[in-house]
Amino acid sequence: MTQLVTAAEMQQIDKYTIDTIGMPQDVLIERAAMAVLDVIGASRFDLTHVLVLAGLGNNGADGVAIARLLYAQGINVSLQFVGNVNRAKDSVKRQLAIIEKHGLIRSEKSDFNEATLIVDAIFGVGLNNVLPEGLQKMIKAANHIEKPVVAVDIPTGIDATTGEIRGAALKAHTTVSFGFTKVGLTQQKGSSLSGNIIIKDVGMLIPDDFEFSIQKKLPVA
Ligand SMILES: NC(=O)C1=CN([C@@H]2O[C@H](COP(=O)(O)OP(=O)(O)OC[C@H]3O[C@@H](n4cnc5c(N)ncnc54)[C@H](OP(=O)(O)O)[C@@H]3O)[C@@H](O)[C@H]2O)[C@H](O)CC1
Ligand SMILES: [K+]
Repeated sequence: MTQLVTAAEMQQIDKYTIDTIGMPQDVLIERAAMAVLDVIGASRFDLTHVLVLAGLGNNGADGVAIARLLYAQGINVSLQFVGNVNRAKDSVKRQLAIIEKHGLIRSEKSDFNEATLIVDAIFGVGLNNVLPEGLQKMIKAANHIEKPVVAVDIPTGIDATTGEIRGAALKAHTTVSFGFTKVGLTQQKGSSLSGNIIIKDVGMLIPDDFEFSIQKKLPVA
């Protein structure tokens, strides 16, 4: 059975694992990236040209690590940031410094049409507002050409708690979600846009006295 959590509960669990248990954030990012590689490797996606779209938070940091792991396997991967990289979180900048040493250069602008698979690492549980107009337009264009998308943790644009669409949302073929099933993936549009949901353990721990607000559990597929 898989436990359902809200965005706030997932963020509390993240914080507890890092601050109290002492699990380094970069280890969680690496394990999340490896989990996505596992799923991609076990699937039948055409990996001729993988386009990784990365945001400025930890979801984006996962995306940069995913791009690095794909690149290290000799896969033709493009990494494109959505937003001003100078405003990215430190976790993203650490990953960027590592990929530069690997020789993987960020793309300024990528053509969706060239990609055979899109990895969506723009926003995850931290989405807390409607998406910027420009990103909404980009997402609608990407949905229109129906390229296969693997969503990292949550499809960008889906509210992790309510499942509502925040302006626009990237339709995923597969969603690889970390630790627990975000309840937004099972509600409203969240469930129809997430595609095949795969929950992967990345080493999150919960406090003994942690009380989940949602008692209902989902049968594991
Ligand atoms: N749970 C796990 O096991 C792991 C989770 N990880 C990954 O981390 C993300 C959550 O990362 P976080 O940095 O909290 O948030 P996001 O990356 O989803 O969002 C980035 C920041 O963007 C800002 N934001 C939110 N909404 C908007 C918006 N509509 N427009 C513009 N900007 C927005 C927000 O920053 P603020 O300063 O505004 O709060 C977000 O922080 C999780 O989903 C996982 O992928 C770990 O990396 C691995 C383990
Ligand atoms: K995402």
